Amino acid sequence: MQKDPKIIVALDFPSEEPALALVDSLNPELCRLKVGKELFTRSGPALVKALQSRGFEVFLDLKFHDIPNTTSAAVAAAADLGVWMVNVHASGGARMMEACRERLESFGADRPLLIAVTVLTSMGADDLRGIGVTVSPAEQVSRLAALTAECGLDGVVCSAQEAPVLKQERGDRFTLVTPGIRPLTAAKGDQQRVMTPVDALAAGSDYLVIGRPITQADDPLAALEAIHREIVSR
Ligand SMILES: O=c1ccn([C@@H]2O[C@H](COP(=O)(O)O)[C@@H](O)[C@H]2O)c(=O)[nH]1
Repeated sequence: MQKDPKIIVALDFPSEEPALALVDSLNPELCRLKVGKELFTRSGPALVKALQSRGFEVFLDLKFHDIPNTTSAAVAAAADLGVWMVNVHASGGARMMEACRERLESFGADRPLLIAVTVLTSMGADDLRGIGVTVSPAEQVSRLAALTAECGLDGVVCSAQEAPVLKQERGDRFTLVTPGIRPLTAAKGDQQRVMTPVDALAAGSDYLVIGRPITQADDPLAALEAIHREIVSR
């Protein structure tokens, strides 16, 4: 198996059947899988287990955002599921993030990576102003990444556009997980802060979260392989 596949395919499906039909055409050597709110709410832990039994590592993308007691219990439940990565919202604050990190310590080396969402890649400056944040998305991402690092988490979800600055500010060991990845010909859809796969890796992204450009392609495996070829030959 490729040691550390860079592509994480976002399984945004309404039920287990189409998700597993797609997954059965994919190759765990080329990608990990992300289970988000829609699919987990429909199909739950059994679906995560089904993906793991097929050889895939799973990023449980439930973006927990709650009081410290509730959120830390939720990340522990994710760790019990054996997922590779789990996340919370950095805007839940330092006490919440610290509680999550501390709660995962008991899982030792088997604990999932714990990362924090900074500013959603669907948001631009206008959206931030709408929620009372008057700095640019890049500034807000840097601010929340600094807080995340202080709390001892493994990294953040951000857009690849912020990756060069974050690598400079936080160093190589701070993991950057970047959705909003769009091959040149792909539709942006609801994403605002986007970058191509090759440019994102060059900018410093550690993992590329890619949903619709693969899952909605006529031939998802061909789409995944094409992106994989592009990034390994860069
Ligand atoms: O800031 C964020 C955080 C999470 N996501 C998730 O990533 C995928 C992206 O899917 P695409 O189809 O490639 O747009 C999706 O599951 C989001 O929930 C994000 O886009 N931005």
